[in-house]
Amino acid sequence: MEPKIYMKLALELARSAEGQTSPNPLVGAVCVRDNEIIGTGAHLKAGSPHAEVHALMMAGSKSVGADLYVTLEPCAHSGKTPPCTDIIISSGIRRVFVASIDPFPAVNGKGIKLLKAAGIEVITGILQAEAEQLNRAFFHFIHYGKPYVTLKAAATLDGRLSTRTGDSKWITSEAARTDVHHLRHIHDAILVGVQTVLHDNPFLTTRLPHGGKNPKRIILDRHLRTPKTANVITDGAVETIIFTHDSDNAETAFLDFPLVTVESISNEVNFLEEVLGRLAKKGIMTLFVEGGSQIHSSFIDAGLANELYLYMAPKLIGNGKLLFINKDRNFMSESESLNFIDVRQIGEDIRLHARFLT
Ligand SMILES: Nc1c(/N=C/[C@@H](O)[C@H](O)[C@H](O)COP(=O)(O)O)[nH]c(=O)[nH]c1=O
Repeated sequence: MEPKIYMKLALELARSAEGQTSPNPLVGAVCVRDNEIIGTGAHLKAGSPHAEVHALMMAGSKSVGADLYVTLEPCAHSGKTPPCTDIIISSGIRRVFVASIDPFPAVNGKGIKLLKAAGIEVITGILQAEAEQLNRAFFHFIHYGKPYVTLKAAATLDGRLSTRTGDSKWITSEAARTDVHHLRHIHDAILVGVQTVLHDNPFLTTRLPHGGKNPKRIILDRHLRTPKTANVITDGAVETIIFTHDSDNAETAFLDFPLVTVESISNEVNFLEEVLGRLAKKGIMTLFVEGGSQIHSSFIDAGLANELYLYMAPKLIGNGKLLFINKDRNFMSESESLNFIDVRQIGEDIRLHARFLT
């Protein structure tokens, strides 16, 4: 069969571990000999064996003279696991098909060079666009040293987040909200502004029928107004980090809550840039920004938003709180235009998924 078929399977295997591998990329591998699939594998968790190792272990001695399809260039460095290039070479693989090149400095073409030097034929670029789309967050994280930021908002058809009285529970239906919880599950961290904490007292946890990972909770709270009684403080479900300008009280404000840390950021620096830099240093590769509208606007304004999920309910509220309010200026520059990635109906609502052209 043609290489694309096997690479498509490798991409599906890679995608199956979404939300588990951070800060590593999603990688899938398929070993094929005489058109028979003799091994498959996916990288499941940072520090665990890479996809190629799983596939070659399954293939065993049949790997001699076989082909290996891998969605990302095999690693050439000893990270938490030995270099995949060594394992591939010693397994007697004849040809390696690669979808995307790894931008990670220690790899970036080195893996391919080593395989070729060992006499292995390497064919690159098979389903490259799909592979790069799958690991867009990883490539962004490596390239810019910042988390990949996805905004999520829910509104009525007339762009209202809530009614005049501020009631927003619930604008979208149960099916849409469950879809949101899947997005929480695959993100490393979730961020809201203190206004959302004060108004909705959210848990920001992942509550799916079959469980799911809780993203770390990030609260932007310049004047440290988060109440000690807030769910994100008291529920002990997952770590909560509060970023504030209030350096006087940062150290002591939540001493009684071991899962809560407060980090102060001086007024002078660009608050959001600094928050993203610190989150990257904590290994947070993907950030899910649930709002509210001022927070969304500040990310868009700063050109720091990479994607947007907008859930729209078939309702009209009339006067009420608007989406993306940006009192300072209009979003007119190029950086605020987007490309739709996917538009679909979910229950009674629609979900618009778009990428910012920053
Ligand atoms: N009002 C709505 C939302 N509202 C989103 C935020 O305002 C809520 O505070 C947050 O989702 C609550 O988080 P929780 O406590 O973990 O459930 N989000 C949605 O998708 N649809 C809505 O209709």
